Amino acid sequence: REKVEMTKEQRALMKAIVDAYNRHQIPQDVAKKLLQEQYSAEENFLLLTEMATSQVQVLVEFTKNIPGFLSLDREDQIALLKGSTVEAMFLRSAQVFSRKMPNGHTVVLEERIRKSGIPDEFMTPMFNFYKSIGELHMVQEEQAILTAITILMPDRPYVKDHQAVERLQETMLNVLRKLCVLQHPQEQQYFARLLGRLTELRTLSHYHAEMLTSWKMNDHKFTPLLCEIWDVQ
Ligand SMILES: Cc1cccc(C)c1Nc1c(-c2c(F)cccc2F)nc2cccc(C)n12
Repeated sequence: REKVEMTKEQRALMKAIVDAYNRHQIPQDVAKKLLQEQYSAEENFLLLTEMATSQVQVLVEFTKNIPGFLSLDREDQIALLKGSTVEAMFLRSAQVFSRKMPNGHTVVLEERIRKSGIPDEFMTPMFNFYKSIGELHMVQEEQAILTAITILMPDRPYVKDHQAVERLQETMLNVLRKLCVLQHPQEQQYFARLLGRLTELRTLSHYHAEMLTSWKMNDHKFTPLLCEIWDVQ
């Protein structure tokens, strides 16, 4: 098989994305709070709302640092952010969940999330997704580029300049394809498996929309940022 090499540009692009991905980390104090004290379901939910809000802020900052994103049409930038936030959040929290925390912590965080009044029919698919991401053992470069690919999805609702987004996403896909061959030489289909996760993300985002509605019905409060990004009244 021919030797797979990254071009200078591809290495520079990858570095820019990984730096942005690592630069904007979720404040650990919120996650820590969730791990420490004993909380009621109500307080747990408030903490998760705080965590979700900071995750959205972190994602907006990361997105702005994706090379080429800010030169897209302004309204398309908004359409991409609104359309991809839930999926990018699932990816990031799956990675935080399976990598960042020592094992004991993950169990405690899982406990807290299960006890925050979130419907079971949402819990199961969410934790299955976390597990399936964990099993991939992605390197951080793969995580960062896969998140960028999720954000640069040309077929999000209300995107006008399809082509411009497609060109950016294609550049990322080419980098990810080479990266997978270099990082997982034994697994021929590793790249395909990664992209398969993006399909699972779409299903999760439908669950998430239903969950938002049911929380709204039970009069749960959200922050202004979450209301804006997900058009919650
Ligand atoms: C921070 C967190 C971690 C794990 C599970 C959950 C339910 C949350 N919290 C929320 C999520 C969310 C997310 F932040 C990441 C992944 C999947 C998600 F459902 N979305 C929302 C939207 C409104 C309010 C909250 C509390 N919320």
